[in-house]
Amino acid sequence: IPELSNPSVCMKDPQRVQEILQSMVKAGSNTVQVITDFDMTLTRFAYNGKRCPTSHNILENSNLITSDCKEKLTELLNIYYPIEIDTSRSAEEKLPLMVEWWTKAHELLVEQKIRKDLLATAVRESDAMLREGFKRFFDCLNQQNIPLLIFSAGIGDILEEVIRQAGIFHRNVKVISNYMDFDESGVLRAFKGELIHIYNKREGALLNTDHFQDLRTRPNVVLLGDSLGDLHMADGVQDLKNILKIGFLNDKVEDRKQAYLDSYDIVLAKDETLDVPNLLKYIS
Ligand SMILES: Nc1ccn([C@@H]2O[C@H](COP(=O)(O)O)[C@@H](O)[C@H]2O)c(=O)n1
Repeated sequence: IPELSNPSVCMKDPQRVQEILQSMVKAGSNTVQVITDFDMTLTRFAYNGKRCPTSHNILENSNLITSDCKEKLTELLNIYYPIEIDTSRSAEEKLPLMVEWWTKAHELLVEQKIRKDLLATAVRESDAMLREGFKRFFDCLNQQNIPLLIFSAGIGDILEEVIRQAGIFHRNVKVISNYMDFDESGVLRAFKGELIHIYNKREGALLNTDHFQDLRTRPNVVLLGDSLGDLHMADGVQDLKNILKIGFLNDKVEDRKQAYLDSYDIVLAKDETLDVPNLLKYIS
């Protein structure tokens, strides 16, 4: 698999990766499901040296938000993002702080009385960027009828719009995320259901047992993520046989490399493409 020789690829146990892939190829594409994170996994982390927006940022940077609110949201980002990627703090320590970030940001967004019918324009006018090779990735999975679950702590309405506008919201795609709740006149009044943040994807997975029950004949999983919390996205998979975990290491590479190598089978350091996930084409 030539993609595994890319300079961005790091593996603690290449032999194990080979074995997992061989086992999946042997079992065939009808035994495979893909579970992926969205922000900074399907979307780019940076372009021309500038950070690309997350689904939250797409909304936060849009003209649907007042400048005063933008300022407050940026303050939150400056406080909490360094905590999110801080290797000196444990997940247990970070968890309540992440809940605090998401909760405060969602409260601010709700105060903005955002209109549902303006979301598509906000996405169209944004700097949202999917990773290079995204079309091949989505189209290949669709052609092979491989289910693709996008499991995101971002904003579902926004990320759906990103993939709809990119022409890749195929029928094999399902999304679990934070969805906005609009009142009868189409104005944002709350966020629906249980909050999903980067450290409770296990709980989110276990709440969606029906999805994983429907896919119980697909015990081979390819998981794509960019945080250690994403490793729990497959916790609801039934009768799991093989899992190939591919992790994008976008930021603080040297500080976090060892932890990622210990957790993900393939680590992609500062790789803005989906070239390696596109190795799925070999599982036909
Ligand atoms: N107010 C917020 C809260 C979170 N983020 C970022 O979103 C990412 C979560 O989405 P996934 O698709 O990766 O699950 C997370 O990494 C946060 O940095 C944000 O931008 N604004």
